[in-house]
Order: sequence, then C-alpha cells, then structure tokens
Amino acid sequence: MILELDCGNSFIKWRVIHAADATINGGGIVDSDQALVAAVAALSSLRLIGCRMVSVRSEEETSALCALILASFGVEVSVAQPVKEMAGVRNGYEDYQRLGMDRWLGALGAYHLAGRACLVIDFGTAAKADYVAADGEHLGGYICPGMPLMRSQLRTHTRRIRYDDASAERALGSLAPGRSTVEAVERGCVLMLQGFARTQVEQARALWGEDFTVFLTGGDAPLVQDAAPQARIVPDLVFVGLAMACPIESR
Ligand SMILES: Nc1ncnc2c1ncn2[C@@H]1O[C@H](COP(=O)(O)OP(=O)(O)O)[C@@H](O)[C@H]1O
Ligand SMILES: CC(C)(COP(=O)(O)O)[C@@H](O)C(=O)NCCC(=O)O
Ligand SMILES: [K+]
Repeated sequence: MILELDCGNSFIKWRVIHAADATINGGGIVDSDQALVAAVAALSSLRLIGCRMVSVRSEEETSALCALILASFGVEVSVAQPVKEMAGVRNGYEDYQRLGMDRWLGALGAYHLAGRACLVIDFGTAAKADYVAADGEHLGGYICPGMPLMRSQLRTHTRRIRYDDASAERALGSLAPGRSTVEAVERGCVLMLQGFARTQVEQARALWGEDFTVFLTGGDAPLVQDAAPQARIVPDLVFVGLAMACPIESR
C-alpha cells in the first residue's frame, strides 16, 4: 500500500492505495499532522511500502511531516519536486520552481486524463486556474483568494461581520440575495468564485474554441459546479499528477 498526501494551506488530504492496482483503501481530510497519523494508523491491515507527498507548505513544516511519517510508519516520503517538463507538459513559469506544486501536479494530471487542451480550476484556500495547451505547453494561470480567505478577510477587517460556521453552512442552501449578514457574505463569496470560473472558461474558449476540457478540483469545487456545467469534477486530480511525479515500485 502507498500513502498519498496533498498538504494544502488549510488541510491535508490523504489516501491509501494498493500498490498493484491503485484501488483505494481509505482516505480523508485532516487539519493537523497528528490527526493524519491517527487517521492512517486507524486503517485496518495497513501495510505501507511507501509514501508520496505534495506540499505547498514551508520546507520546515514539510520535513517535519516527513520525519513524523517515517517515525510512525517506517516509510521514507517521496516529495514531489519542481521540474521544467514532465509527461509531455512544459512548465510555463519564467522560474519553474515558483509554480505551486499543487498547480503543477493538477496540470499534469489533467493533461494526462484529457490528452488535449485543458483548463484546471482548483478551489482551495486560494482559487487557482491553470491553462495547458493541446501540445502540452503550460501557459500559466491565475491565483486569487478562495472561499476561506475571502470569508476570513471580511471577518477580520470589518467590525460588524461576525457569524459561526453552522450558520455559514445553512446560508448556502440558496444563492438568493442575502437577508442576513451571514447569507450576504457567504452567497456573495460563492458568486465571486462562480464569476472567476465563468471568466476562465470564457478565456479558454477564446484561446481554444470548443476543443478543451475543464477540470474542477479542490475542497470548494462543488460550490462552483453550476457555473461550469461542462467541467469534470475530479477531487483527486492532484493525486493523479502526484502518482506520475513520484512513482513507487511495488514489490
Ligand atoms: N470534508 C471537508 N473537510 C474540510 N473542508 C472541506 C470539506 N469539504 C469541503 N471543504 C472546504 O474546502 C476548502 C479547502 O479546500 P482544500 O482544497 O482542502 O484547500 P487547501 O488545499 O488549500 O488546504 C475549505 O473552504 C473547506 O471548507
Ligand atoms: C497558490 C497556492 C498558495 C495555493 O495553495 P492552496 O490553495 O492549494 O493551499 C500554492 O499553489 C502556492 O503556494 N503557489 C506558489 C505561488 C505560485 O504558484 O505562483
Ligand atoms: K491544494
């Protein structure tokens, strides 16, 4: 079995797959290193032969987690590293090392799955869009605040926007004009994300006509689904790219 980890700025997404056929044994989303170890250790008949990781966290946090995985499960962690080119995709950044590894792996995974031009939109802590042309050229992309950041900026920089998580969740039952602060903020931010998605799709259309595939991923992708009905929702897109970047021999 292989442990796969996607360490974002807010959460760690994890799953355990069988090395031979990549079928999924377990997985989840946790908010700390300790919670990760507890969740993975709770899997019955766990037999890890390796671990691969993508992280957009600091070097220190990333190596601390690698050390914890080694100490807890006895496996070395293979951490995905920036490259200029892989699997037919060429990194489009002026400095390829600066492109977020989650974005790069999402682009790799998308191009692998689609085999043609693709637009990847990832709604995590930040919202990201990346463009890969039909010939594999990564054209670059966009980054803006995602749902968690928009929400917390409004809460932190205003005096009268205050509400709890439970009412936030209830407010998203509809996108009608809000009749309370929580509805106004939560629905307003979702509309911002939807506007972002629509604009990206428009731009892809201007570039490529109808010959492209749209991928939606990240924890908040479901909030945006209606704005991009043609999109493929692929929650594990980064893991697709991660398996390509960090192959682990099964034995
Ligand atoms: N099961 C879930 N657990 C935690 N957060 C979730 C879940 N489903 C959706 N989310 C939302 O997903 C967002 C985080 O997305 P994610 O892709 O994990 O971000 P990051 O990679 O930046 O850590 C948050 O706004 C969070 O509320
Ligand atoms: C843009 C990001 C902060 C997104 O992080 P996430 O929302 O996945 O937690 C991450 O991809 C990153 O740190 N990128 C480096 C900067 C860049 O891609 O230009
Ligand atoms: K991410």
